[in-house]
Amino acid sequence: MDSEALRKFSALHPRPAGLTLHYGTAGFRSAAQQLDHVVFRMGLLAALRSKAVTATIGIMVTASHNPEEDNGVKLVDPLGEMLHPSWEEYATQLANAEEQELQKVITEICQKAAVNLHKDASVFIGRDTRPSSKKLSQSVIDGIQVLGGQYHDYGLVTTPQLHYMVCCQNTQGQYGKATLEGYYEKLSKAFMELIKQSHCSGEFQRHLKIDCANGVGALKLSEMKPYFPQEVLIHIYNDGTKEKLNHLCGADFVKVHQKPPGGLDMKPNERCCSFDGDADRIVYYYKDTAGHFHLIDGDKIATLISIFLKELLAKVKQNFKMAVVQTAYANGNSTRYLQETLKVPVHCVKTGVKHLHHKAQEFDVGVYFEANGHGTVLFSKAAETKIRQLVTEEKDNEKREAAKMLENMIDLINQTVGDAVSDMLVIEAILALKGLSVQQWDALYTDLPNRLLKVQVADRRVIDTTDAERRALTPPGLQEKIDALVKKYKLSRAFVRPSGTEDVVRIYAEADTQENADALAHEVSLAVFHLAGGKGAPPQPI
Ligand SMILES: CC(=O)N[C@H]1[C@@H](OP(=O)(O)O)O[C@H](CO)[C@@H](O)[C@@H]1O
Ligand SMILES: [Mg+2]
Repeated sequence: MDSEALRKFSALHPRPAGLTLHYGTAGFRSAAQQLDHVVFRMGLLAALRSKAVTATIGIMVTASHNPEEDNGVKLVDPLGEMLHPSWEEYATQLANAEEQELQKVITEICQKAAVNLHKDASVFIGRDTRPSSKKLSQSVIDGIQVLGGQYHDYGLVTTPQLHYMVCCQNTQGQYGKATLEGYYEKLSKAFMELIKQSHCSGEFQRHLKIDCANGVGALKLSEMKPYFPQEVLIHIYNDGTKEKLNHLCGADFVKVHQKPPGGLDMKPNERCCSFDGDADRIVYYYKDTAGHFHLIDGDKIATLISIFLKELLAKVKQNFKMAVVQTAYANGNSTRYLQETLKVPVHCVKTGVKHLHHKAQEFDVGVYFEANGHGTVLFSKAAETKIRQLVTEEKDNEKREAAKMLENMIDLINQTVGDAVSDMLVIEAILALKGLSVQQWDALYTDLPNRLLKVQVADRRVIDTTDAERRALTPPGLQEKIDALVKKYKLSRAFVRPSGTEDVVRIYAEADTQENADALAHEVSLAVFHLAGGKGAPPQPI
């Protein structure tokens, strides 16, 4: 380690006194001006991780759906997965180390994680469109170079595109070509092959309005447009030329407020969708002829994909094990529909993509989605190999055609992480193949009315949870209080958990009517405020 270079460069990226940050659900998130030292040090950590696993590591500068003034950084592991949990602690230690202790902390990490500093390091970098992202990614480069690492800066890319690049690189191109063209070509080819099998294709044009949250998704979708077939007409809104990132638009806004984004004019029954700021989430929606807004969230996306895959899996007759993975935020009626009507096993895990991804890896076909629209499908290596073999060798027409559709699904879906662009194409293909309208899709089941709230407390870590975050262990008395409140309503459920990305406690409630869901959520938020050290004024009724 070049101690002199480390000293010199860390002085250029000083840590504000007294600032402590944690590597949370989605890496570090904070006000952009607090992050320069963090991203520099994450450049160091990415180089260390690369040396430790002898593979290319990704590093993405983004704060996703959070306000434009915020920013964040997260690391991507060799196959495009989230950073291994054992390294999150190193990330936190490195980010919070005093400047003069930096070298010591690095040495400690090297010892604990058996890192050989003499090895090469290779890091891929990406960033979103936030004004602060460019400078922060320069600081990432400083960190990588101090430890003698090589880097490739992809500049503006969606988060899932960076995950894809890392996976391509580390599989020596087996997953695809590690370029933007490679990504566009792979997805568009699979998409066109899929809709070729649709009877409707060519007969009508498919219109889709997309709210890009004024983020990087707009740029990348525009780049991809020439690769789309003529039948697919995508119309991009909130492309970042006029308004602020994520402001009154984007997938998170639409999901949380359960209303359409600004900047997109919706005619009755038009199919629309929203990406979030870094294009790793998507939700669909439409307005009916009476003017009512209908949200089609991650749960309903998972349901549509599961129906489609289950039918194909039945046709190929391979006894593949399929399951859906959700979190506690999944709408109760989605879980019921999947288990009782579709008869697919459902598993509930803790919030955060890494937990869903990890669980989904246990199955031949693991569909995972967060209610907020982040999700994908994972195919086991064995299932993928078998499917590709059936495509070339199977004599039975129906079986071979089904295998071919599955093969195209494997290529269309970004298996490294949830990807708004890829998910959108998967959904459009399924709707075309099944001849489903957005209303028919929506009508699969009716969401239970629900409400998501947040409360500020002095220290959100006083809330400890269990049972995939569905029950609170501490502070004492809180869970008993929630249980009593839930009993007052029909079809009700509520839980609270500390957010991993914001300094808040989140409250979720659902019940038979919107009024009851709102009332329950409010009562639970008061309980949190009083029992978990609420800050400021008590929460007001909705
Ligand atoms: C209720 C909710 O939507 N929580 C989100 C949010 O996490 P929190 O830990 O709840 O802040 O951001 C995560 C990262 O994007 C995402 O994985 C998760 O689903
Ligand atoms: Mg995001």
